[in-house]
Amino acid sequence: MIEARFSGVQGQFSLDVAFEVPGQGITALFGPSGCGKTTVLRCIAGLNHMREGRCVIDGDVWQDAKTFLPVHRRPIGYVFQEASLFPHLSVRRNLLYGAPKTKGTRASASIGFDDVVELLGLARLVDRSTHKLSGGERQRVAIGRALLSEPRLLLMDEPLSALDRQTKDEILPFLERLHGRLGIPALYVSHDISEVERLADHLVLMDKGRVVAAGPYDALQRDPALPLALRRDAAVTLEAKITSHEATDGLATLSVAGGRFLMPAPADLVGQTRRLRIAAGDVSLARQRPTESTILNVMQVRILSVTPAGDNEVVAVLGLGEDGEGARILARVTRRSWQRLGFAEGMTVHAQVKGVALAPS
Ligand SMILES: Nc1ncnc2c1ncn2[C@@H]1O[C@H](COP(=O)(O)OP(=O)(O)OP(=O)(O)O)[C@@H](O)[C@H]1O
Repeated sequence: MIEARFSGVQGQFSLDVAFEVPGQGITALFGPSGCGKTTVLRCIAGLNHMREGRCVIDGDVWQDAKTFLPVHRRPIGYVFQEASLFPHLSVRRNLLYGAPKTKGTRASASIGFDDVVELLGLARLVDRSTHKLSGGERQRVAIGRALLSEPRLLLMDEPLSALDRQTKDEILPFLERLHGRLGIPALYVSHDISEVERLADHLVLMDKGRVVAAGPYDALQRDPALPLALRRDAAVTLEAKITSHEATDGLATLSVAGGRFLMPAPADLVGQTRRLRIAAGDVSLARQRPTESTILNVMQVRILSVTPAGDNEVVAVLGLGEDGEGARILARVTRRSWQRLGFAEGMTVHAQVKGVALAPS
C-alpha cells in the first residue's frame, strides 16, 4: 500500500492531497498542468518537505509527524522528463550506476541487468557512449538505470513528454512490457490521457492542488461524476481475452464480461489477454438491431445512466448484455437523437461500436 498525504504551500501554490493506492502496478497521477503532480512526486521522494505530511510505503514510514527520511534513504528510482545520463560513462556504466553491489539487498522483486537490457531493448547499445543516443534511447537507459537501483517504488515524472509522437509510440510498448513483468510499483505522472489509458492500473485524478478522485482506473474513467467520462476524447479500456481467429477474413474474437467484439488482428494473439480501447464517440445507439450496416460490433446493452455533456450531447454509461451486468462502456451521442429515439435509463437497446483498438504488445 502507498499512503500519501501532504499539505502546505509552495510560493503561491497550495497543496492539500491525500490518497491511498495499492503497492503494485502503475498508478497514474493525472491532471492539468500546474495542478501539483510533480510536487506530489517530489514530496514522496523527499525532495520537498511539506510540514504536514505522511508517506508510508508498504508499512515503512518515510514521513510522519516525527520522521522525515532524507532522499538518499528512500529506495526510489526516479525518472525525469529529460534523461540526465552521465556523459563520460558508457550505457552499461550508466545502467549500473546506483545498482547495489550485492544484488537483491533492497527490493523484494529485484530485476537483473540482463532482464533490463532485454525488456528495454538495449542490447545493441550497452557498449556505446551516451553521446549519440536518440532521445528515446536515452530515456530507455534512464528507466533501466532507475530499475537497476532496485527501488521499492518507481517515480516517473512525464518520462515521455519531451519526446515527439513517433518516439513516444516507440517507447510505450517497452513500458507496457515492463508493466507486465515488473514487481515494482510505479507512480507515473502524465497529462497525456493516451499514456494513462495504455499504462495505468490505478489513477489519482488531481486539480488545483487537490485530489479529485483516486481508485482503479477502469472505474474512474467511466464515472460520469468525474471529468474523464465527459471529455470529448473519453474512452473505456477493457481487459479482453482473444478467444478465436478466423483465417478467412482475418478477424479475431475478443471476449469481455457480457460481450464479444470482432476486430482485425493477427492469429497468434489467440489465448492472450489485451487491453481494448473503445472511445465514447465511436459508440452509437439504436432501438432496433440494425441489419444492413457495415459495423461489425452490434450488441445489446442496458442504459445505466445518462449525463449531459456540453450544450448538445449526452454521455451514457452502458452495461453490456441484455441485463446490463457485463462490462461498462460509454456512448457519446447528440441530445437531439437521444430525445428523438426516446432513450432513458433502464432501457435495453443496441449499441453499435464503430472502432475498437487493441493496445500493441
Ligand atoms: N519551487 C517552487 N516554488 C514556488 N512555486 C512552485 C515551485 N515549484 C512549483 N511551483 C508551483 O506549484 C504549482 C504546481 O507545480 P507542479 O510542477 O507540481 O505541477 P504539475 O501538475 O506537475 O504541472 P506540469 O504538468 O505542468 O508539470 C505550480 O503552480 C508551480 O508554478
